Amino acid sequence: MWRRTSSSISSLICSSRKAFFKQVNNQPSENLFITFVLGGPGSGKGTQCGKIVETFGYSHISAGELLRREIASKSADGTMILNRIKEGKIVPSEVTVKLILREMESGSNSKFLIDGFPRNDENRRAFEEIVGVEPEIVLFFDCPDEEMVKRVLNRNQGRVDDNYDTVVKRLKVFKKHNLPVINYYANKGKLHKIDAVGTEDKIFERVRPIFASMRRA
Ligand SMILES: Nc1ncnc2c1ncn2[C@@H]1O[C@H](COP(=O)(O)OP(=O)(O)O)[C@@H](O)[C@H]1O
Ligand SMILES: O=c1ccn([C@@H]2O[C@H](COP(=O)(O)OP(=O)(O)O)[C@@H](O)[C@H]2O)c(=O)[nH]1
Ligand SMILES: [Mg+2]
Repeated sequence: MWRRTSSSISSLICSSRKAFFKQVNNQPSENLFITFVLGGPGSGKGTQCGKIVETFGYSHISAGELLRREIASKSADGTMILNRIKEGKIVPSEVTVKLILREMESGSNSKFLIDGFPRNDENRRAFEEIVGVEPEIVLFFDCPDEEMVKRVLNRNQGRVDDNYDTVVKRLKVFKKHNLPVINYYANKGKLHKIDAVGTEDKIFERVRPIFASMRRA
């Protein structure tokens, strides 16, 4: 899979990496400060990102939101993305990384919260190869399945994947593909596992010290 997609990723690198490596928003790429925000569907990633943005001045990039925007814009990849999302499957790395890169380059911030990405090991490797940096912090919102299902089914945002059948598939994909990425960062000493059960404010009190103690966070 990685071999097959690597040629399209290479062309992406050629077109954007040079410029990106030199500067992101007029900052050398070593000044980038990236946090990945991971957790199962409905674990509260988006909600906590909102609070981190308010308190610590990050730019929030939700990979799922970028993909949904791409569907809404009726782009060439839109139908493929929609079908993947309906099935709870992971969209190919070159599509998602391209959208994330574009979003990173569009603003003036160098501190990014990347929410819901990387979803699998191939996503992780593609990001590292193209952007050329690793995250400083990886958050993992740890939430029991029943609680995640309940939250997703009550979310009420009109999402095509917020139904029982799709959420069961998403939980399987999360365990099979995303947990290994989480373990990868745990082994690198970058993972902060957060108990995601409790009120939103209570959970943020668990998140806050992680950023408060970081020099550049
Ligand atoms: N701590 C919490 N307790 C109960 N419900 C929550 C909590 N945090 C978020 N929610 C709700 O659960 C749903 C999923 O949250 P969201 O932030 O979208 O999760 P994710 O981005 O991980 O899928 C939303 O409707 C949100 O309002
Ligand atoms: O990097 C990503 C992020 C999301 N998705 C797709 O988009 C869906 C919704 O993702 P999102 O992060 O918005 O869902 P959440 O976990 O917040 O409920 C996922 O199930 C995947 O199908 C993907 O393929 N790659
Ligand atoms: Mg979300």
